[in-house]
Amino acid sequence: MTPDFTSLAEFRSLLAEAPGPDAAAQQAAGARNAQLTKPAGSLGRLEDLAIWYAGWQGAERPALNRPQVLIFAGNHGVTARGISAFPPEVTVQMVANFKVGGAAINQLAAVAGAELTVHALDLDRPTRDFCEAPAMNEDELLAALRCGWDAVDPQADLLVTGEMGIGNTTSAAAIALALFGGEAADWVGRGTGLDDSGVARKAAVVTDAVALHHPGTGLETLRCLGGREIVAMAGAMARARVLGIPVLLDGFICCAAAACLAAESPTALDHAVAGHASAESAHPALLEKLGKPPLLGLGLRLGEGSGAALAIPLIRAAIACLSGMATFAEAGVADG
Ligand SMILES: O=C(O)c1ccc[n+]([C@@H]2O[C@H](COP(=O)([O-])O)[C@@H](O)[C@H]2O)c1
Ligand SMILES: Cc1cc2nc[nH]c2cc1C
Repeated sequence: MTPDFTSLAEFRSLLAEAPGPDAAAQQAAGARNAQLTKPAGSLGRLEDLAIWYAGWQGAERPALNRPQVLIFAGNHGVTARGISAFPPEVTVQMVANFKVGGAAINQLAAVAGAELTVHALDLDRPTRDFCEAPAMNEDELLAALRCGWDAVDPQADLLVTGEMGIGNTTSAAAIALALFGGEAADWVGRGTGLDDSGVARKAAVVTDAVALHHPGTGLETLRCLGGREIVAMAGAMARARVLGIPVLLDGFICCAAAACLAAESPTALDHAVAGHASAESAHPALLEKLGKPPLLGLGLRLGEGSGAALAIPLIRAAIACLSGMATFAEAGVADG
């Protein structure tokens, strides 16, 4: 079991003191990879992925048996400002859909052989409109961090955190602007499908929000500008970091949550790889800031953990090659 936290200070120190990957296992996996029956480097990024995974699992020949997908849902007071193409009721309606297996992520998690659970956070109590006040108080921030933290299965061997929250691309854009600067327009996109005038309104909202708050830390950024589902994703990714469970990052909102952890500790995302680049216009720039090149680029802009879930089979394939291929010596193949 990982130790619990009851304060933001404890959360911060757990994150800062989280152990890194097993260097010996990573080195052994690298050495094994160099002897496998293929020209050196010919499996491209699959080789790096398998070696990265071997380090976190602590095994020269790792296995992926128990991927977990977590979906967090939250509602946002800022939706009153007309920043989404869909009404906020869709959040609770989609939670019902997730629970009966009718959403895209239900199909994608099943294809990937992943366990999926859905966690709705106080949907009848949206966060405050962050153009007027911080989205959450400290107790609310802690509660949402705990929800994410507690949702992680300590036996999982790969984690995807997904989200559902009408209005949350506005929150994610405000987080990105607060953390990385630039103009609101650099971070604002169409979300669920805003037209040009909607995007301009959304940019003005993001500008106002960031002018009101001066967060200074990753956790304070989450409190002022986040949503509960974004905070819960951060809590789950932090728990995975402490437990040494590798993470696949999803789209723009997931990466905004991850960016807040990176702002707290420079090693907070060492266990994370970007599953995909979303079609939300600022996602590639956010991935660049995180230093995380995406595995897939399929034009998805759904959220729900969908792009990351699609990358689970890629990780499986990388691991299968490292752990299952014969070496030149074993196969009696002449090396170069
Ligand atoms: O993951 C992404 O990059 C992504 C991009 C655009 C939209 N979404 C999803 O759409 C919702 C947010 O869009 P919006 O327009 O209501 O801010 C939320 O439920 C997200 O899961 C997700
Ligand atoms: C229908 C719908 C499904 C979603 N899944 C994630 N975000 C979403 C937004 C909408 C509008």
